[in-house]
Amino acid sequence: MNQPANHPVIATPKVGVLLINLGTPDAPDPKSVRRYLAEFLSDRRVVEIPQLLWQPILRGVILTTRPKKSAHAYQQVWTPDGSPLAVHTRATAHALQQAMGQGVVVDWAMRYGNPAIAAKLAAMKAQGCERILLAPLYPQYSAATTATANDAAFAALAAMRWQPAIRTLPPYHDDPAYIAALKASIDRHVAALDFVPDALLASFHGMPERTLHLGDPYHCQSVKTVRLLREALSLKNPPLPVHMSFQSRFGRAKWLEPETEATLAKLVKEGVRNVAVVTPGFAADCLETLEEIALRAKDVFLAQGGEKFALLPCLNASAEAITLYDRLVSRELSGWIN
Ligand SMILES: C=CC1=C(C)c2cc3[nH]c(cc4nc(cc5[nH]c(cc1n2)c(C)c5CCC(=O)O)C(CCC(=O)O)=C4C)c(C)c3C=C
Ligand SMILES: [Fe+2]
Ligand SMILES: [Fe+2]
Repeated sequence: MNQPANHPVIATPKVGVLLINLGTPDAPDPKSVRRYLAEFLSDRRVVEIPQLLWQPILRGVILTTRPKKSAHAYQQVWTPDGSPLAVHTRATAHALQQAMGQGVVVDWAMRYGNPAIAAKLAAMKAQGCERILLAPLYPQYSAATTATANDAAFAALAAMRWQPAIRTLPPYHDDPAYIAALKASIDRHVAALDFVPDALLASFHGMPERTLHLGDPYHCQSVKTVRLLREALSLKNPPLPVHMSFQSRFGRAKWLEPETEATLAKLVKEGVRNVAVVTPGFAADCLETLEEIALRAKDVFLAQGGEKFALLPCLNASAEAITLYDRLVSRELSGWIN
């Protein structure tokens, strides 16, 4: 740093970057899954039904039946190092730390379960981070994901006498660096398949349709991501048709459409035999991609008469992902780091 001779040398405050993902159970057993679901589904940002009505349904029905079923699903994707969502998010934080160097402290946390946001913010503060960038790893903004992650961080800050300065990462659904990372990752993984897909399906986590009418930008941002991705992939000759759908329906309300499994069945009817599915809204592979898509949606596609099915990996901790996050994070740290 260039300082005039008569100017006191002021040490640059340490800067922290906290990558935040959704959260996952500590273990793939019904008790751990119940604890996780109780926290997740009690979040008013996730289930927007008055708590007086919702809690009896949650405690009386959902938490007595779903944990066993979900634990079985988690067991099918669990790795020796833990839940895929945690494994990939941790690897992403480590790789980003390597890429950004020691001038920045990079760590990771989960909105539900462990490692908790409050504990990680306290640890960063204890390490001397006076400035922290909260980076919820959701390309498309939703109140149920981005906002609640930031809420949890601000709730933790509310208990601190001496707070660090805070910035938050905006959604990056239409950022050219995100679209370029998706395109590079898709090209790489499609080239490695043992078949040529007739179509690509971009499947996003669903949301109650009501949230769209209430002004949540998630649907529109997802649609824009697909449009930009389609344009980026259209340079291929012949271009790969890109379709879009929403998965992971929950509860009885109307959710965003078209639904993923129904879309796969429709694609078969329209003559698609070989399909590749991407999940651009998920930063990391998890239950929703590895079990719901790679196992269950695949079965639906094959049962309908489809022949070849592949789920392409999420960006995870790939080189494309780290280039992307380095770019996004460095931009938000402007003025905080040199
Ligand atoms: C009302 C219920 C739910 C809303 C709204 C919702 C939104 C939403 N979720 C993600 C990302 C993930 N969800 C995951 C799991 C998951 N989601 C719900 C319900 C809602 N999600 C449940 C009940 C579960 C748990 C699994 C199950 O029992 O089916 C995950 C994976 C977690 C893991 O451990 O691997 C992710 C990631 C987004 C992006 C989103 C809104 C945009
Ligand atoms: Fe979800
Ligand atoms: Fe699911």
